[in-house]
Amino acid sequence: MSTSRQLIIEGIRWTPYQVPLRSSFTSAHERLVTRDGIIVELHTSSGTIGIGECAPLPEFSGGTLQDVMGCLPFVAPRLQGLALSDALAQLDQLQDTLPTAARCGLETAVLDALGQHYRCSLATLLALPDLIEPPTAQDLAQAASQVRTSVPVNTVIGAQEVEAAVEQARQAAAQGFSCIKLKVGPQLRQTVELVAAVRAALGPTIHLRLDANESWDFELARSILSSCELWSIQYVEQPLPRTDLAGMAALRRAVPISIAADEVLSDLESARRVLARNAAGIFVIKPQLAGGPRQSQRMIREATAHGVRCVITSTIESGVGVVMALHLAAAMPEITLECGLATLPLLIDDLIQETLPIENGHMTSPTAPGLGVHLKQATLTRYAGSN
Ligand SMILES: O=C(O)CCC(=O)c1ccccc1C(=O)O
Ligand SMILES: [Mg+2]
Repeated sequence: MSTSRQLIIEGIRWTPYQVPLRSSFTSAHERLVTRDGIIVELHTSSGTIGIGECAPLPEFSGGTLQDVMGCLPFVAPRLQGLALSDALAQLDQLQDTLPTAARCGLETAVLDALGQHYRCSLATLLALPDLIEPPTAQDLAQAASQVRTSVPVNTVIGAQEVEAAVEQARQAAAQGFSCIKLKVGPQLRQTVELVAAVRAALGPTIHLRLDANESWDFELARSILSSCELWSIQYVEQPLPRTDLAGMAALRRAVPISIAADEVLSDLESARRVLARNAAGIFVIKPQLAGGPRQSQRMIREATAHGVRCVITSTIESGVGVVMALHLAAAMPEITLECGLATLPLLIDDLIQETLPIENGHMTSPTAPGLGVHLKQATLTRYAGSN
C-alpha cells in the first residue's frame, strides 16, 4: 500500500450555501427556515478531490458561519503543500484556534481524500486503531470487518400542536421508524399531553425521546418528567440550560428518566466536565460541533469508559455532513442507540448525487471509497449563499 505521503494538498476551495427547508422546523431555540453552511473541496496532487462540510450552529457553540468564512482564508494556505496525514496533524495543532465546524469540514475533506487514496470507506478509515501510515491490506480488512452495514436512526418531529405532531409520529411509524424524537418547549400541560397522545397512537414498543433544548428549569423538568414516567421515555436531551451541570446531576437523581447532554458538549474539555460532574447518562455528539469525526471519536471513547452511552446526530446539514456522521456511527461499536441522522428529508435538497435512503428506520453507510458521495455542482451553485 503506498503511503499518502506522496499525496499533496494542492488547493482548497469553499462555497457557502443556503438551502431552504421543506417546511420550517421549530425547536425551543429557534424556527429554522433555511440551513446555511459551507462546502469544502480539497484538491490533491493525484487529481482526487476530498469534500467536507462546515455547518455551525451558533446557538450551540463553535461560532458563526461568518467566523468559519473568516478563518478559511488563513487556514487553507497552512494546509496547502502538506501531505494528507500532516494536514490532519496540523488541524490537531490548530484545534483551539478554529471554529469547530471549520475543523470538521476540513478534516472531513482530508479524510475523504485519504479514503479515496486507500480505496476504503471513511467508516473503515475511522475503524482503524490508528491512522498510522500506511495501513496494510490486512489492517484495512480487519477495520472493514468491524464496520456495521446499517445504523438505526430516529426521526425528529419539530415543536408544534399536539394533533399535527401525532399525525407525523403515525407516519414515521408507518415508514418503519422504531425511534421518534419530539421537540418540546416550556409548557407543562402541552408537553405531557403530547407525550401521552403520541404514546397512545404508537403503542408501547416505539422508543420515544424528548429534546427540550435547554427550555426547562429544574422544577418544570421534575414535573414534566415525573408526569411522563408512565409513557416510557428513552431519554430527554438537554432539559436544563447548559451551564446548570449541578441541576442536571440533581435531576438525574430526582427522576427515573435518562438525562442526555447536548448543548453543553462543545469539545472534549466540556465532555470531561460533564463526566466529572456525573451530569448526564447519555451524550449527544454532533461532529460539526465537536470539531470533526476524530474529535468525536475521542469524546465517545471517554464517555463510554465512564459508562455514558452516545448518540451521533446531524445538525440538519447537507448530505456531505450527514454521510460523514453516518460513517462515524457505522465505524464505532460503542454506538448502539438510534442516531439522529434522518434529517435530509427536512431539506429541499441535500446537495449530493447519491441518495442516502432511510429504510425501516435504518441508514446504510456507503462502501465506496472515502465519503462515497459526490457533489451536485449545479445545485450547489444554485444554492450558493452570499456569505
Ligand atoms: O437528533 C435528531 O434527530 C436530529 C438533530 C437535532 O435534533 C438537532 C438538529 C439541529 C440542531 C439541534 C438539534 C438538537 O438535537 O438539538
Ligand atoms: Mg438536542
